[in-house]
Amino acid sequence: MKGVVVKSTGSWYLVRDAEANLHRARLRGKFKNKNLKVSNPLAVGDRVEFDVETTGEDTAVIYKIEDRENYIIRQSTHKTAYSHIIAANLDQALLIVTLVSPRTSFGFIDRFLVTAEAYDIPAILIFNKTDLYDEDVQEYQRQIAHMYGQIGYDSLAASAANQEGIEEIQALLQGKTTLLSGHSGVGKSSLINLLVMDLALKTAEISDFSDKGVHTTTFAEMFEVNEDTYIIDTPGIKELGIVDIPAAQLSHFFPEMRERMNQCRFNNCTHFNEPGCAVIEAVRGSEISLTRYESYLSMLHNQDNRK
Ligand SMILES: Nc1nc2c(ncn2[C@@H]2O[C@H](COP(=O)(O)OP(=O)(O)OP(=O)(O)O)[C@@H](O)[C@H]2O)c(=O)[nH]1
Ligand SMILES: [Zn+2]
Repeated sequence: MKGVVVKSTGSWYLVRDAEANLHRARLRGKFKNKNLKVSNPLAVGDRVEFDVETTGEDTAVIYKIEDRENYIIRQSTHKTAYSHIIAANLDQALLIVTLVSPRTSFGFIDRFLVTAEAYDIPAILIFNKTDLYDEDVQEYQRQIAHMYGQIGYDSLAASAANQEGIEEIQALLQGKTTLLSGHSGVGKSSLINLLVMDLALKTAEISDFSDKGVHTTTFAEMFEVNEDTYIIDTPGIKELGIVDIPAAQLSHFFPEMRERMNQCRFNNCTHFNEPGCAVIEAVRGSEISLTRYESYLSMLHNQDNRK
């Protein structure tokens, strides 16, 4: 049978088959990822083939993992060279942000966008808690939305409290598998509860499978919004891990810098203090947003420090 991994605990997996039935599964034998140094062979979103078993605690055995279209990883917290695959086969990533209570920093937003660029996953911003925005903040939100829109990132305004913007988010999600991200307190759970109507039911159904005593640290979980439409929640993951990007390549992941790259005097320009830099010129001329450039410099120098 074919299915998709919807939950992974590290020792066992939940796989959804084509009829939306869930199977508790384990991996057959030893799976090795050929080119990846990862600590988990299988992640949420992975498409697998499995046999259903009638005996034992696990009801299915996965014997094949299909090639991934894409995946996101995060550096393992242990001091090993291994990374952890958070999720695979994503169509897009939504970052939920807020301008008040709490306020998401530009640095956080831009690191997320760079990560999405690095994994080649389209990213969209959701401004939540608009019910708390006064007129000034609303205007500010429109300016930020415009700024990100100009460099290719769409955004939506929403309020989980007032249930505004939910249909628009649903339309964005339709037919796709979407990773939802956001720092603590932005209202990610509140939005997911509005998007996944039978979440309580689904969660109960899933927890039936978990046996007590088993360490169930989940790194991500997939929920069905409707047929063909899924969201992947990443509880406990505040920030996606950026793969190491060499300083000279960082600007490739800023679309507005990428398009000016060939206009710099030096072809290895880091757009920091080089003469004849087209990016610095564009920042001076307000064609590139200063906050974006600040995020770039901050990431550039962090990269340097790690070396
Ligand atoms: N005013 C207002 N409050 C909201 C909105 N969405 C969420 N909240 C509140 O913000 C707080 C955090 O919401 P959660 O949904 O738990 O946020 P989260 O992003 O899942 O946060 P963690 O659980 O820490 O990861 C709660 O008190 C919510 O009631 C909104 O649109 N407007
Ligand atoms: Zn330059």
